[in-house]
Amino acid sequence: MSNTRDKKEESNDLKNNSLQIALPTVLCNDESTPDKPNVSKTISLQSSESKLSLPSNLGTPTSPLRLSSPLSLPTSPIPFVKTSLQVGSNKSLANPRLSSSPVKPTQQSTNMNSGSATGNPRNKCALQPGHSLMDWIRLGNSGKDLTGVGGRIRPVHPSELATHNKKNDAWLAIRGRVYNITHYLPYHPGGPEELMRGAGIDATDLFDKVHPWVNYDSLLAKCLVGPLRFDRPDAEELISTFNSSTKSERLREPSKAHELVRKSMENLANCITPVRKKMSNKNEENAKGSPPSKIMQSLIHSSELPVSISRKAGSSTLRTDKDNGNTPPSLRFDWIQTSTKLTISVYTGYLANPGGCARITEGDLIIEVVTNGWLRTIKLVPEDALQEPLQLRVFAESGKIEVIAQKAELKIWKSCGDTNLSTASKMTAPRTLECRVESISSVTQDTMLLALAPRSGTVAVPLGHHVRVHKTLSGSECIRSYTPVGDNWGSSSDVSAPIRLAIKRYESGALSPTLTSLKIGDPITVSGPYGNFELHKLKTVTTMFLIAAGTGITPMLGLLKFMLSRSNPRCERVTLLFFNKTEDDILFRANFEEMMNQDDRLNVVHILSNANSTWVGHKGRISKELLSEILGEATFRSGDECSHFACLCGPTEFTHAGIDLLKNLGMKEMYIHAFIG
Ligand code: HEM
Repeated sequence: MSNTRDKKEESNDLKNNSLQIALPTVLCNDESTPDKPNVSKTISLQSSESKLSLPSNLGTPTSPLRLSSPLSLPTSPIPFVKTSLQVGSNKSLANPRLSSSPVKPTQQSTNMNSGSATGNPRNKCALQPGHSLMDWIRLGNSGKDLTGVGGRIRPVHPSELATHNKKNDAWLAIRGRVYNITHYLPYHPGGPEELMRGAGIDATDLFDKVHPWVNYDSLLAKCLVGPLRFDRPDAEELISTFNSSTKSERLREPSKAHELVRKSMENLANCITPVRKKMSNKNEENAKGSPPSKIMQSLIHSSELPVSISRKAGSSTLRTDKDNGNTPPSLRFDWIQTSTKLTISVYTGYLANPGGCARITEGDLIIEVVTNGWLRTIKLVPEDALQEPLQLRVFAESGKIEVIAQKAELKIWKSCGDTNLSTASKMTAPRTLECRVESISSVTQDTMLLALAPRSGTVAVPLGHHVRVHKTLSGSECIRSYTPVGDNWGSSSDVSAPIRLAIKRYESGALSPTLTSLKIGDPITVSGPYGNFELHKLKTVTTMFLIAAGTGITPMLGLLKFMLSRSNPRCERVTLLFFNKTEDDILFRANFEEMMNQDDRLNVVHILSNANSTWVGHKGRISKELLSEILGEATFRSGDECSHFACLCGPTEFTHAGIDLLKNLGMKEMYIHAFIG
């Protein structure tokens, strides 16, 4: 593929200079092996209303679900929960608050006699009239603020969580997310008293012991306050809130703090990997199953609430330490459904930085996943018809890809259908995708945001990678590289198109005048992904320096969001140094300001080379003085280099100068990534 970069365009001092590297063309014969079907086991849970039959192992999609009764409810069968659910005899529930959770002794003893899950975990409570599940859904859709904090998502310290432990002000945390449960209390089928046992604490284990299958995240979606912030100082603080021992005493018992941090990390990890539930296979006499309770039936028929199906559907070979990238990394997938949607989750591994695309071809759902140059295809022949639009979401930290497809008919399927996971092969050439312009908006006076949607299906580019735009002009193909900016950058955050490119118009450029003159609906060809950015290099990074010039900002946007949202390790600081000529050239300035207001870990510093007299910020070009003043010379000499990382993108001379300066300041080359073109 020839790159006909316009020289004049090249010479402009501020542009996107991402390195363009075609992926190597190595073929691999590795055969991925979906898991063998497992034998289905069933347990029965007694409730005051009905028996609910839960097959504990559902086989794979290639061996469709065998339900003992058409009405029995398939649920999450994957072994996970540390203690299995044993009706009426779970000794671990004898202590209503788990030992790892901080408790007030007085509360503890009161709760032990509450006639709760302690004695009979299936002890359901009569709800007051007007407090059915449907009423709760209605309340959620009423527009009422159920978060109690204005609906703005924000991190919550465990110490703050602990203060919300009263009936008129109750929060709880499950898998790293904090919910305001105050309004849900009268709607809780297990009764408000039971639910209050989780108030003010990380209630993950408690919740999982009673009813791991309950879709709390859907039920409490409108009550989300924010992520649970759990770092070591907080753990100390929390312990001192609940533990009367002095600090020196606690220091003699380091295991408590460690245990608390470890538990929280575990819960956070569960948040980004599928929740696997182990069901006991006791009570096998109920193997024939019985209809689900009314509550569960309404959950099934409510189109927005997922039915609890999360199961291992297939997996491929595991990578060993010796692999050096020459064998494909592991991949597995599972699925979950509501009556209107089917979601396939593909797990590529922590920081695997996947990209991919999904489409429906001749009724089959085709998902292509790319990790580190390896391509795998999952083909799903669905049990019933699926239709577009498809949604594809990538969770960069966990390496999970979620493909959401619409069901043609509103119903619950017994299985997702037959799936086939292809052999992994090295990508021999980037993919070409026919797109059309879905929306156009302006970012600055000369930069447009072009949202491109594939003609069919949907696509996701790995973080820090870019695409090329191809256009035939006067009989010859013209190609330019752009890094997609991702969601919520620029003013038109309502755009659903997956590829969003910030394109700066250079009047004398070969392609940019054409691209910035495109109209909605115009066709455009895109290829990719390209790039050599390795996300796993950020494994231990907690401090990030992003140094960009002009449109060189585009690869930084995704990294910035990734750093601020990652949970393990939690990011401490992101400093973005953004070089431009004039104030008018600053891209996404309003977005940066808004983000800085919301998150004090982010510092964006603008430096102008051609500032007007009213500019009070930094002026000049990249220099040692400027970098050491803003980044702090001592930063790189602290001895924990592997927690620091720098990325640079801009004109070639700018980037090279930046690398030299960072090295001069003591930063090691291995902790610097340059997007060089
Ligand atoms: C963490 C503290 C919690 C405790 C101790 C607790 C306890 C209980 C108990 C004892 C039951 C009755 C047993 C049964 O028949 O299922 C129950 C049912 C239920 N709870 Fe909770 N619960 C807690 C949190 C939650 C949360 C956060 C939600 C979701 C928002 C929730 C939703 C439900 C639902 C939907 C049922 C009915 C389940 C079914 O029909 O099988 N609970 N809970």
